[in-house]
Amino acid sequence: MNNEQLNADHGIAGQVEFSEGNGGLTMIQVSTPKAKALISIHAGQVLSYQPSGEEDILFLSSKAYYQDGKAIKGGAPICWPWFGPDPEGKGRPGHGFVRNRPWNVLSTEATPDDDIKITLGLTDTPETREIWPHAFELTQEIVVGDSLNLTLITRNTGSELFSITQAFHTYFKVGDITQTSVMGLQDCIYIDKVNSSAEKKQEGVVTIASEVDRIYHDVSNTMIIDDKALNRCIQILSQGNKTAVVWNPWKKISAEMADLEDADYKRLLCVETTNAASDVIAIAPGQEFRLVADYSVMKG
Ligand SMILES: O=P(O)(O)OC[C@H]1O[C@H](O)[C@H](O)[C@@H](O)[C@@H]1O
Repeated sequence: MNNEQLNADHGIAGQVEFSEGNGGLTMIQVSTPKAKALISIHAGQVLSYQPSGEEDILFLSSKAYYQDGKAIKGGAPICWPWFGPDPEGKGRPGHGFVRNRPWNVLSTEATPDDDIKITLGLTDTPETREIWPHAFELTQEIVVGDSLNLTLITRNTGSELFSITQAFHTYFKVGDITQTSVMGLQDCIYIDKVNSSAEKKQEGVVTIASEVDRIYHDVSNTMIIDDKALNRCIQILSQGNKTAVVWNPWKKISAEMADLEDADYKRLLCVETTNAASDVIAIAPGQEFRLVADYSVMKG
């Protein structure tokens, strides 16, 4: 569908506009008195969320790819129906197949609270069934207001049970990674992917001084990114997850990744609301599962 048609069907004057963005991809610009946001229909991905008077909370790489078949580096990518490498080792893409294809615009609305709600979706096709042989409806509700509220709803529309892992693989913008910490994971056991997946216990807050790639178990529903350089805290509230991932590529991987600047490791931190590792979600025919992440700024 072209942008003119999308604006006719789903545009909201002064608040929701569809236009051509990087790589010719359709972007949704959302503007409310409380915040602005930019959402890519490709990958169904929020790329920017800027509360009024604040800097963006999301990191978006200046070297990100904007093309069919590729993931966009930054914002809030959706990993689904698996998180991490192909769980069956069949060579299918890491983090699943919905972060590199166009989604459908299902609806847009101004809510009674003066927020903007955008609903995007994907359903199975012959092509997705070649990759993953299940019938599904995947819906993402994006509410832009005083917080950025994301809900990912997986419905099993087939006749057999299926299992998923998934993530809001969100890239947060930080002022200086060496002055940033994550609170809320104290005492959690984590899988340390940069140390042969050894299981360790988190002592105190998480700080970053080298490559970090961890899956935390049995997390609470509140995490806080304390960013001293930007003098702000980002609060992450979640529902539906027992795990969370913290990732920073540090120097070497940042330099090796073609879609990151060498120094980007200083400016980004992924704190991901996940169903990962043993946090596998089984969904029976006709049933649905909701994963929710809510991001807001608290001034430091
Ligand atoms: O570069 P991407 O495919 O987006 O993945 C970036 C990172 O995502 C997650 O956080 C994983 O835990 C990491 O192992 C992975 O390297």
